Amino acid sequence: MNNPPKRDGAQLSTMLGAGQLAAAVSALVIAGLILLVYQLLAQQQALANEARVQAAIVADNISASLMFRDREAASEMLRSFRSAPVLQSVAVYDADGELFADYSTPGHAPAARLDAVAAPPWQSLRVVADVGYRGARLGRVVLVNSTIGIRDAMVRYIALLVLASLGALLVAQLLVRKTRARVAAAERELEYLAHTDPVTTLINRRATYAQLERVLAERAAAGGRAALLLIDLDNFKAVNDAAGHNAGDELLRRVAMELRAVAREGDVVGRIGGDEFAIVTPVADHAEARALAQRVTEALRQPFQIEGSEVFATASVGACTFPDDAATMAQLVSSADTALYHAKKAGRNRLAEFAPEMTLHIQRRLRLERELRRALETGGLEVFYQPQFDCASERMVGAEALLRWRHPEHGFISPAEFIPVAEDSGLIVALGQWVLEQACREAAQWRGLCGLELSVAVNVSVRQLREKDFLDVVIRTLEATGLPAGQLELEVTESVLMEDVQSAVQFMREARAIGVRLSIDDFGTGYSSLAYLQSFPINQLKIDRGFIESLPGDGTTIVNAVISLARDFQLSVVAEGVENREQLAWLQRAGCTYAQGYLLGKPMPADALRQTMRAHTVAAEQAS
Ligand SMILES: Nc1nc2c(ncn2[C@@H]2O[C@H](COP(=O)(O)O[C@H]3[C@@H](O)[C@H](n4cnc5c(=O)[nH]c(N)nc54)O[C@@H]3COP(=O)(O)O)[C@@H](O)[C@H]2O)c(=O)[nH]1
Repeated sequence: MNNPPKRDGAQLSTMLGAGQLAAAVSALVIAGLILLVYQLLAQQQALANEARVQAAIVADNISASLMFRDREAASEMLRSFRSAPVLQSVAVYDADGELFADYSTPGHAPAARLDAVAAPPWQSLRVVADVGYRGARLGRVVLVNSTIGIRDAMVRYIALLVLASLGALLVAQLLVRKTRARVAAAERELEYLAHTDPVTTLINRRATYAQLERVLAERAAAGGRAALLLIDLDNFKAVNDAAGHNAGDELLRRVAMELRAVAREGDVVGRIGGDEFAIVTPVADHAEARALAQRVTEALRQPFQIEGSEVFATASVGACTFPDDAATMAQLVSSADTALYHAKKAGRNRLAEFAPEMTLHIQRRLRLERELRRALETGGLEVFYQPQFDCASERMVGAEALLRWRHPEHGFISPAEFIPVAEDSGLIVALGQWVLEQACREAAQWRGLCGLELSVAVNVSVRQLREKDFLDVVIRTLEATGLPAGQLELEVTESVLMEDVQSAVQFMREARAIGVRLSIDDFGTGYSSLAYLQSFPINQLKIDRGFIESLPGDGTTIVNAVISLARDFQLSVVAEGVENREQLAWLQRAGCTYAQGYLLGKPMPADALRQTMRAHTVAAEQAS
């Protein structure tokens, strides 16, 4: 069933071959007829010319005999034509129209009378010439030539033409057969390519959906069920980016082999997108569909050996069953897609079975996206700022810009809820740009307010990093707002960095080159690979608040390790989520560089932060 469905391509090539043959025969017949007519006319013309010359010779040589009525000499002269090959008869008449002398080749009748009707052209050719002397007509010569030579020549010519045509047709037929074979082979190739994914040799998206339609029709007719599994690789992009396209292709081939091995004989297995696969299979119930989906996730959890390295592809699988989860093919695909989306959102490397509530969830996300877009356009968003402090001196050093959305009906909506929606829809690019501009404009005024060069930290999403012109956006924003590059800090989460290492590193190098500071957010929660710290041109690590929460208890080992690692790499460290004095005291003792949290200041509107800054400056001045 995985073989692409065959269509009889021979039909087209047969028609093409027959058409070519008919065209060749017609062309030969027409060309033959034209040549024949031309040849006939040419032969007749030549014979007529020859007869006219002969008649003129007779007329010139017979005039004296006619004048002196010397019949003997005239007959003698006419007999000299006995060796003329096509002559039938020649006769000379005097001025009164009386026969004066004649000659006929054996077997032919005497010369025709002067006034005789000419025979049809395929029998003989008759010419009449005047015999004259000094302008007076002495008589006439009638000469009849046989056309049998033309007939013979034409028969030979036709035979030659037929032979040549048959030869040409034979060659044409051979060529047509060869062409037909080539066309049929090309059609088969096209057919194969139209239905097959060239990398994995599985059927492609179009063929998979065609097979899905067929399976659903069969199951509907039989009153049975069918399962559709959509399988999306979790780490394909990372493998492609890190190990190159050949390794990526190899991974796809290995995954395809695994899926073929897991699926049963007759199941449809196709590659429907870059790293998306589908399996369609008849099932008795949900349990059977679930069991197959579990086998798929299990199989893809195993590492693959690719180009000498171990690669973990892992997959998210969305499963649904026909007709229980959807009555039509389009609905079934949409349900499986919804389930897949949930599998991914739930943390990937897992299976999600479709449930009707999932659709409601997606509808809410879509509504949220629409409303968020409107909020951005109509000024419904605001940037809050959470102050950051130097741990040792407890002086304010800057603030983190945090987006806020007060929904007209639902009130405050957490960025933790709407930022992922904005990321999924791509709206994060416009949102992020807006936040960057607001934050830079605001921070550019802080020096005038408190005389300090406070920096502003802005969160950056992976979608922004992937934008080709993101660095230009940053440069333009700094220029437009007048904020020095050294006072802007871009925060990129650890997991985001690992999603697209190449774009991230390239952007970071360029951003560092213009003086912008870079910080890794939520450090310790992502890839947990410390090796890449060397390759990322960063300035700072921000310890996730989950670790700070458990200070001075369980978190101490990890926070100590991060602080000492940062020291080795000459990076500063920000502890986020500092909520009590005990945590701050511990961080101060451990040598943490900066602290941020509810203890020191909650995220607040720009006005409130300015007041805090002023108060802070006054307090610092009084203390010194
Ligand atoms: N790409 C962008 N992401 C953004 C932007 N604005 C916010 N975000 C991200 O949304 C997530 C949630 O943010 P938020 O609800 O604002 O939470 C931040 C702080 O309010 C919270 N915080 C700070 N101190 C404390 C504390 O002491 N206790 C406590 N319970 N929470 C605290 O932590 C969040 C700080 O986030 P971050 O430093 O970025 O990790 C969050 O992931 C934001 O990044 C945006 O404009 N763009």
